[in-house]
Parts: sequence; structure tokens; C-alpha cells
Amino acid sequence: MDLKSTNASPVLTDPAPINKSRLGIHSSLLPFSQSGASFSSGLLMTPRKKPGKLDDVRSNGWLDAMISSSPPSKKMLKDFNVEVASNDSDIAYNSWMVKHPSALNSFEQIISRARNKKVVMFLDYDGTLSPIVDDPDRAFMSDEMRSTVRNLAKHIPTAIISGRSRDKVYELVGLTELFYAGSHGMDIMCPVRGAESVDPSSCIKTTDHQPAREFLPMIDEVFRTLVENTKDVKGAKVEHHKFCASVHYRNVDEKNWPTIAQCVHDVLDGYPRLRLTHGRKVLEVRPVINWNKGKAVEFLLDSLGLSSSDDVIPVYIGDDKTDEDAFKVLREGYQGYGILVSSVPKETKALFSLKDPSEVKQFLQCLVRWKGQNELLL
Ligand SMILES: O=P(O)(O)OC[C@H]1O[C@H](O[C@H]2O[C@H](CO)[C@@H](O)[C@H](O)[C@H]2O)[C@H](O)[C@@H](O)[C@@H]1O
Repeated sequence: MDLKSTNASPVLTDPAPINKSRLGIHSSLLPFSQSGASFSSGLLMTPRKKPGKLDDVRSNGWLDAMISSSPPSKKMLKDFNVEVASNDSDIAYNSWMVKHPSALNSFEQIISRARNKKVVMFLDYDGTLSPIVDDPDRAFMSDEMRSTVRNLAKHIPTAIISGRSRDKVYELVGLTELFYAGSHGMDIMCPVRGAESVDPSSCIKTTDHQPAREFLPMIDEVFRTLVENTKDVKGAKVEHHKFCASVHYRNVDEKNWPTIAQCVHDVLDGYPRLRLTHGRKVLEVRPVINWNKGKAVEFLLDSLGLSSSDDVIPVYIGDDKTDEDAFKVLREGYQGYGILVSSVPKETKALFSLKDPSEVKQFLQCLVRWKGQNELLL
């Protein structure tokens, strides 16, 4: 089957729109815009000598999104002559915290609703359980975090939902007590509906849910092309995550970001059934299907037999734009709690916030203690 040209797909519920909207990003959701600073327009406003190929990625908003995809480095701020007084950023962060209070400070409020209800925990990996580091292959979680998550899973059904492949995230986490969803939720290991146990390690009846299965050969092909086309850009790294591919530019000199963006743009031009999403200094290529981390949350809750229950409180902790789909589902469908991990103000659908993975660990430890005490009382 020629996957490049076929349009007949049972999973293709989201028709591939025209290029600009397929590739662009809503400017209203630029995650790290610096108030008062024209930082994000710095690159875009670089005088152009002649109209060239890079116009594509300038005009469709990719570059803006790339610049704002993670807190800017000090070097970058200096390069673009942006001075953000620490006072200003403190004020901006504090006023943002009024809208998205610390989940640690709000712990009592969170558990007051959770009493007598079943809490289900969903966790993102990078930037949530492990700190963001330059080399994606070295994004390890600490032993303390691992044992915290293990303890949590003893009391609360816990799933990891990551942009990485399921195998890779399992290798990094290394706990059999959890459910795993890789490739932004497109590869789920879950209990068979109606299985007698919600403990993944004792649950013999598990199944795989892979709504983008037919895209496997296409992603293989695109991965190879992306590796080839970016091989001369120093610092660029392409990862194969089974149902999606990631092009990292964290270690690419900022002056070469337009080149990286244009490379990915050109490759995607040949694949109308693939689209781009932006992560933290990463461009992610994925199938155009109506599936995301939010759908994965719904699917897992359903598989656990917990989707229609008023007695369930799902909690999702994540740091990235792709986690917003899950925050939205929790906010609109389940009265659950989305918690954004961020040390800078970001537009988000999450109700609460935590600063960094170390605060995530503290929050999970609080939950473990609370659950332990509660179980003793029963
Ligand atoms: O959904 P997640 O589990 O958060 O995965 C999202 C992406 O995470 C990884 O990249 C990010 O973390 C790296 C290590 O800290 C960092 O170097 C990179 O800049 C971040 O974007 C992973 O490598 C990606 O493939 C995931 O899509």
C-alpha cells in the first residue's frame, strides 16, 4: 500500500488541512512569551536579503514557536539584546501562580475532594519525572523519584504517558507496576476491559492499543529522510519513537534553527498525512489522526473501568504543550486535576502548577503518605 498517497484510513478523522495550518502554531498559545520583551520576534525580524526558501518557516510561525518552546537560555537573551529584569519575571510568575496555584500548597484542597474517591495518576516523563537535559539519551530519573513512583503505584493506579516510544520510556522508568503509553499516547499497554485487576504487574490480560499502526512504514521512511537531511546541521538529533519522530534542536546553534525548521518543513511537504507539533526544543512529526495524550487518558480510564464513575479523580502531571490535550480532557470531562510543571508563566489548561521535577516528587510523596494514612484508617 502506498502510504504516501492513500487517504482511506479508518483512523483519519482529522482531515489534513492545508499546509500552513498543518505546520503552524496558534500564536495565542506561544508557551514562553516574555512579557515586555520583543524576544520572540528577534529572529523573525532579522533583515532578509532576498526572498528565499526560509520564508515558509518564517511565515507559518514555526520559528516563533521554536524560540518560545522552552525557557530561553541566558546566551540567547544576550544574543537578542533582551533584558528581562529578574524582578519583572518574578512579578509575572507570581501573578501567573494566582491563576495556577502550587499543587503542593493546595494539597489539602486537592485531597479534600479525593477522599472516598479513586484517584488515578497520569505522569508525563521528560521534564516531569526527569529534569530536562541536553542529551535526550541521558534523561534519567533519580532513584528517589523511581521509588516514589513505585510507592505511589502501590496505592494508586498510575500510568506514564510520554512522547517517547513505549519501549524507551519503559527502559528509562523500569517499573512493572505502571501502565505505559508511548508515542504521545499512540501506543498503549492497558488491561483488557473487564480484567479482574488494575495492577499492571499482576494483570495477565493486557492488550496493546495502537491507533496509528498503519503509519509505521511511513514513520520509518520519514525518520530515515530526516536523519539524512539534517546530518550536516551540527547538534541536530532525530529520534524514532515508533509512531512519531522527533527532531531536536536544543544543541543546534540558534542561527541554524531556520535551516532545521526548513528541512523538516520540506520533508513534511511530501506527507500530507503527517503533521508537526512543537515540544521543548523539539519538532515532532506525527500522523494526522484524532489521537493525543488526552485521548490516551480517556482510553486508559475506560480500560480500567473508571471512565463513567463520579467517584474517580484523575490527576495528570506534565510540562509540555502535548500535555495540554490531557489537561483539557480532565478539566472538561472528569473534574480532574491537571498540574503543569513550569518555572515560568505559560498559557495552560492545567488548574495547578509545580515548579520542577523535584516538586513533582514532593507532591507524589505527599500523596503516598496521605493514601497510606487513609488505608490505615479503613
Ligand atoms: O512526553 P514526554 O515524555 O515529555 O516526551 C517529550 C519529548 O521528551 C524528550 O525531549 C525533551 O527532553 C530531552 C531530555 O531532557 C531534552 O533534551 C529535549 O530538548 C526535550 O524536548 C524526548 O527526547 C522527545 O523525543 C520527546 O518527544
